[in-house]
Amino acid sequence: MEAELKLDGGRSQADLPADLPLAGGAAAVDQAELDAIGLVQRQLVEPSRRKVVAALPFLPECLDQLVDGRGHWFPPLLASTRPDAYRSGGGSVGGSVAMKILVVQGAGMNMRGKTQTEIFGTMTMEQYDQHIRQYAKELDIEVEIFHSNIEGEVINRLYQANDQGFDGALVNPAGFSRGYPALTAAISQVAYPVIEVHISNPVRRGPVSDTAAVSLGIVAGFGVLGYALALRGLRDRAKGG
Ligand SMILES: O=C1C[C@@](O)(C(=O)O)C[C@@H](O)[C@@H]1O
Repeated sequence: MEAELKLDGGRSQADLPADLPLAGGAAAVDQAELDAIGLVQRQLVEPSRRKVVAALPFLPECLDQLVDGRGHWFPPLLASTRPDAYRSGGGSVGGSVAMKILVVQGAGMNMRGKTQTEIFGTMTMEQYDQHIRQYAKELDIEVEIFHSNIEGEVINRLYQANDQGFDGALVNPAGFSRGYPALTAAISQVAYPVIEVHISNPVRRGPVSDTAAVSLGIVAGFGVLGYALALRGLRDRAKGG
């Protein structure tokens, strides 16, 4: 076999070169040589089949994390909804600087999980924030989470983030959704993109959000996952995706 395999002493697994034939293709494989180092005959890899993934012990660990016990495939973002699937990683990748995103929890978010649980569920703001930090870690995004029930404090934080060069913001305006023109103006004036996030879908209850009208986009009705979707959207948009 032409490819040079370097064995990782710790786990005795091969550090495979990028061009090793792992799936598909017609390249010849010396099975005896593969067997000698614990590899199996290459075969087509279909990600939804755990059997096949399990037969490829040299695949990166992260791939294994994306498939659950019943063989269901979890894309990385959705895997984050399962606490046991959180990656411990985070930080910058390949020396690139992580995006900096401000997350604003508006007026009354401190009451979530304590009242109106029939609409919003039992998750508290602190629990939302834990999820948001975890989502950000998975997406290699630096987040700062800010909560205030005072409009002026939120406005100041948004303008400050502008001057600090933040790359975007997620704003759950909550009680600030309507009737706060100075906050609405601030959102319309900052240089970074703002995505409005709601746990529930407020439109179902009738009210319309002033702040949504000046935001780049809205994510509503997906529960806490909405923050992950919005973070992912900002990240991919910044990458030109
Ligand atoms: O507090 C909230 C939470 C909310 O913003 C949401 O996330 O669904 C919806 C608002 O109408 C409400 O005031």
